[in-house]
Amino acid sequence: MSVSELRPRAEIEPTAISLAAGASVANSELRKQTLMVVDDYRSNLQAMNALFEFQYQVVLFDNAKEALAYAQTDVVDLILLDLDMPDMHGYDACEELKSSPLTAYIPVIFVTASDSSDDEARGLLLGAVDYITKPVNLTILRARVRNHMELVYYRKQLEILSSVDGLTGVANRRQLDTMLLQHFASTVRFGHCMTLMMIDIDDFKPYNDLYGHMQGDDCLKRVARAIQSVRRRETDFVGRYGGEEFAMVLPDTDLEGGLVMANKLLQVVRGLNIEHQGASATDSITISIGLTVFEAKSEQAKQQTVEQLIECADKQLYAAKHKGKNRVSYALPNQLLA
Ligand SMILES: Nc1nc2c(ncn2[C@@H]2O[C@H](COP(=O)(O)OP(=O)(O)OP(=O)(O)O)[C@@H](O)[C@H]2O)c(=O)[nH]1
Repeated sequence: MSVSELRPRAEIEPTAISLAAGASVANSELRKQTLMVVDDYRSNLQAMNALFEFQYQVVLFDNAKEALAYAQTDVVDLILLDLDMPDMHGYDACEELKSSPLTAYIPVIFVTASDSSDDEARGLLLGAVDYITKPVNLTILRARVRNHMELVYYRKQLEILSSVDGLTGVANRRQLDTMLLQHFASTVRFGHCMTLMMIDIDDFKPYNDLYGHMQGDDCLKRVARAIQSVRRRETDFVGRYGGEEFAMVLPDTDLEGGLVMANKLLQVVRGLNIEHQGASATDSITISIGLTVFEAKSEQAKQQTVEQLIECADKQLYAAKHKGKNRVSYALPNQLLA
């Protein structure tokens, strides 16, 4: 029996997050936090569901294997895990959770009939955040779940804050570097291609000089939003490379597709019609783009590095500036390396 037999997920309306009575949390997440309960006794699952269903999205499993599979594929914020289950011991389930990068960070609370301190020590050493013995004091259980859910919430907020550029709202340089490396590695692994664009606002120094830094900041925000709006796929990625320079990573995108996107970017930024009397190319804000495509089609191509890719896009950005700005210039990295 899995959760769907007890309480189909579809019945649960997503609402603003509510950690617990009294906890005040901004409506920045549009879903309830998800609590997974794993226990082979149906009556225990029903009791837990009744206790938590108003605060959390509760998913119930009467066996560890199904629960582990679910945790790999969907968002789970906290797990209440029984120790003695017929298909798998709770310790083994916890170990499996901790060994997968997708589930290692999910806090686990053991809820068990065993009050042995050795068992408790073992559970905590395996990485569980808490150990609660049955019969359960419901007030204590609810309080502990609330406390851990709060920690989960704040950890996630920190993750978001540490990966977003404060001014423009797009990914910051750190996150951009991470995503670029990840996409590069998966492009190499699967022998695909990817497009990288370095995007720079034209004549931004004179813009700041003419209109002031505050308006300069506002311009950066609007351009960042416009660049984001061109993203087509979930995997397309925009980050602030530094100053008035952005980068866009388009996985599984060849030169033809990359150029379509680049021209859209030029158009959409031009379409903002941000007046710029000091611009050299037009009388409004424009961007220049250096574009390169990495094709991991041969063993030789796979020897290339992210740094070479960035260098190639950067050189093309300079070329676009040199040719008069408000345009895209492109080259494949091996054309430069040859
Ligand atoms: N307002 C604002 N300006 C910034 C920010 N980061 C960088 N800049 C400014 O962006 C300007 C970049 O100037 P340059 O690198 O000389 O480039 P440019 O004037 O755009 O010239 P081209 O790139 O050749 O078109 C500098 O004046 C920076 O101070 C920021 O966060 N806010």
